[in-house]
Amino acid sequence: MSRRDERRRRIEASFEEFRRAVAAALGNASRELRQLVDERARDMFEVMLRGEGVDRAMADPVLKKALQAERFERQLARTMIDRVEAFREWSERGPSRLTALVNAVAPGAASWPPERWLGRPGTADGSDGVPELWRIGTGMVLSAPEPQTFPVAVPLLDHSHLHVVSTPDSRMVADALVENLLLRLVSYFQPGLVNIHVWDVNQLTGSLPGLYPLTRAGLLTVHDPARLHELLDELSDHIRRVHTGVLVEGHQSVRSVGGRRTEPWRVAVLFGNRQALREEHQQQLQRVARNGLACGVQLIIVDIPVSVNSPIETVVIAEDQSATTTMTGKHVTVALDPQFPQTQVPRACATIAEKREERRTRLSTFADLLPESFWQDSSAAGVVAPVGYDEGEPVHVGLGDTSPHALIGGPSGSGKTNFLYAMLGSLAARYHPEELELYLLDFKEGVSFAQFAPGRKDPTWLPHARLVGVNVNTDREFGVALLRFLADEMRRRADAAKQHEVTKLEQLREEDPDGRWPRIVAVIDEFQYLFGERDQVTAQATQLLEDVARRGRSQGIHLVLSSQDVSGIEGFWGKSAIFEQFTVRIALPKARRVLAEPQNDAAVELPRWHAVVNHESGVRPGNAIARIPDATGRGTFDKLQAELHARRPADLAEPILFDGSKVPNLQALPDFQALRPVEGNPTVLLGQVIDVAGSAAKVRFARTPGRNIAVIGSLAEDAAAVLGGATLSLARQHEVGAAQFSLACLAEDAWPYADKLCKQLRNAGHSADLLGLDGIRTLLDATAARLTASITGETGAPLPPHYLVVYAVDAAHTLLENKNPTTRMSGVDSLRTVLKHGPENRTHLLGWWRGVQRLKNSLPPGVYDDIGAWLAFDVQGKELLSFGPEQVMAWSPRPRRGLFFDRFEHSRPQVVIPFDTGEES
Ligand SMILES: Nc1ncnc2c1ncn2[C@@H]1O[C@H](COP(=O)(O)OP(=O)(O)OP(=O)(O)O)[C@@H](O)[C@H]1O
Repeated sequence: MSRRDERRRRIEASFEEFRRAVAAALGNASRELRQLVDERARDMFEVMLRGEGVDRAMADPVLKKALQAERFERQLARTMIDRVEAFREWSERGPSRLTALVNAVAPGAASWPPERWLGRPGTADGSDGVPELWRIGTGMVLSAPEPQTFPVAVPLLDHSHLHVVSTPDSRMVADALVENLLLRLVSYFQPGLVNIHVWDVNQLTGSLPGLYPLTRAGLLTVHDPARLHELLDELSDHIRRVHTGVLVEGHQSVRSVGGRRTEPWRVAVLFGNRQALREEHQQQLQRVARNGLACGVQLIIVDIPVSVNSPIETVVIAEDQSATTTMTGKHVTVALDPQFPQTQVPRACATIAEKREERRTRLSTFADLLPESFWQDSSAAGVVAPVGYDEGEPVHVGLGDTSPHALIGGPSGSGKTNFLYAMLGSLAARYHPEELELYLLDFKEGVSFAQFAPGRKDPTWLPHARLVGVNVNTDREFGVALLRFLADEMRRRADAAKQHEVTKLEQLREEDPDGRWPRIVAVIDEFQYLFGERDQVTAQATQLLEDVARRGRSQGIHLVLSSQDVSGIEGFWGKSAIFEQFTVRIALPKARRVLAEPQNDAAVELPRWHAVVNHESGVRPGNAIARIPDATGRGTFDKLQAELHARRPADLAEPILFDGSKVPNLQALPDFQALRPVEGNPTVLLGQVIDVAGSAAKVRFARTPGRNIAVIGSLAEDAAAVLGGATLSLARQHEVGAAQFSLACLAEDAWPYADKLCKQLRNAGHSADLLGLDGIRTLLDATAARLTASITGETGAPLPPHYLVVYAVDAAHTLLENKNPTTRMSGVDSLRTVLKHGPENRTHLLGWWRGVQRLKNSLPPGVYDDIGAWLAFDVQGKELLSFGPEQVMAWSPRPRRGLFFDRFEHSRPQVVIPFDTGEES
């Protein structure tokens, strides 16, 4: 073999080797590649399954072959298991939970199938709440391993607007959806509480034909396609009115105004054609959407592109009529409920319309103002009650933190008293006496508030009444007493609130749930009397009224003032600080100046038995006109009072009755009954002061100089009532025989009184003498001598209590002026000695003088200190200046009333009513 051949062979062999090596390498690579491709295909398949959703993938024709391929089996199985796992929680509980939820928040017509309610008008008035959801169809999660159904419902009234988007093919379904929803709404509530407005860009009539019978009763209004702005204006006006009207109460929306709904919802349905609205309409619509929900305005917008900045639920209906909603999300396919049976819909609407008409035309009575069950409402945030009706719908009056006080006006006979009865009855039926207390003061001549207190003919009384004042027109002080009581109560509440670190009654009640913090409504009928004169009473009343009007609101103290007299209100106008607080204005027919005149003259045209109820200080947009039912006739308020009286808590005390025409009976007076024999200083009761508690005017007979009592006036009857009351009250504080009563009557006309008193004392076992003119000198001289002996220490033992009760002291003056020839002392000297030194020695004189000058004659010239307490009747104030502070100047005498001043106790004098000292009747 040549070397060449040899070389060539070796080369060829090397190449062969190389080829083998390359072939081997290539073979490996392609095997790996195949494996890689396989793996990648399986991964890709799994990604597709999981990405698209196993349910969709299985329905996808492109994937059909792959799904059957053996090599993808594992991926398919794994994905299926994972899906079941992922849906387990939902499958087991989701649909049933949703069903339960809808059942709970969407009762009755809100979600039940139509056969259970369609055709029967609703009765709900909002007091039991408003359904949170309203059913539209059935939902299903198609991607779930075992699809189950559940109800789908959308939020509406007060919660959310609704936007429906359809295609030309599915518009019919959208119409059916809207009709069904509207039927649910109008059938759920009592007719009149939901008013529907329809606007359709395309047609004047035609949309929602089944609902047309509602138009008869004004429950459905169809708007002109060319006049969308009118509808939007109407809604905007309404929103404004509700804002200033209902919402001033401090509530965030009409829905939160406690209890039943007073404002109907307005549901505006706008049908479009998928084109945008004109810019100005769009903007107006956005405003209505933004502010409407809180004011009861609900929008249902169909096929109008909108973007609104407020809660809105969207339902999109696809070509195939399946729907999705924003509430349930894109994975839930909604089969909308079929349209309700078209034969029944118009009939159901006709029934609702009839019912509504029936309500509207029914002549509502006092009984209709009352709730189904009494005393259910809480007064924490305020009190509100219907007082009358506007077209069958109740009109309410509310008193709360933001509408604190009410002013009622109307000429005589216009029905103010009747209005007050309607209002008080309606309130008293709703609030428990623990929630509401009434203080009722009537300055009218006559006794229109006497009904509230127990009387002889009718022993029942209004459980809420804590104080009833009648016949007070001459006792204006009683108005001041009431205002002072309210001011004190206001301060007590403010202090309690401060302790709990809160400012308002509502918060105080939260902080102190066991405390008793009722709202107080104080009614003053014909309040102008209170400001009738330019005197001390008016000044005090003004100051107190201002105080209570300004600060009472947050402490739950509300004033209701009524007046027939323009001048009363005129006087008030000047005091804007007071007047501004009276934001609630009630004007009866022909009332002047109660409303914000001249712009608001609604009271001029008002028919009989109607009232303008205005919570906005009387400005025109706040007017609500109400027909007021008869509340004073037989079987109205009296019947309610009897029922409430029967339910009153067992421990509730009767109201205090202040009747200016009645003479208070001494024996019946709690202050008198409470008197017992005492060791120390006795208390003298002189009469009843004009205060809320009906307490007695008292003088304490301490053993200090000046503790004598003078009664000044010309009438024996007045004087005798005071001396009688005083003496009998003293007698009650001494054990029998422990005190001496020396009565002297020096004027004939007083004799029967003195005689009667003497007998009363003796009957009670006391030792009492009655002398005439002939015995007075001896009595005074002897008493003076005894006192002198005691002062000079001639007699050791202290003197026993001795009371000299002298009628017409001045009648003895001439007689007393005679001097004793031996001692050169006169009877007047003895009298002065008794007055001067008696009290320290438990000897007190209670005397009646028939004039101021006559009293002065009995005293040392210019020194009147020995009369420390006095009660004057028919004496002009200026005459009394030497005996009291300058306020006595304001006193002008009036029958059966005395002015009382105790130098030791008082800074200003008090008006006192003398007692009837006879047996308790
Ligand atoms: N809404 C009403 N329905 C039927 N009768 C009414 C109504 N309101 C008042 N009346 C009757 O009209 C009369 C006068 O009413 P009321 O006493 O309430 O008026 P007033 O304004 O208080 O008058 P005054 O100030 O003179 O007492 C009463 O006999 C009353 O029964």
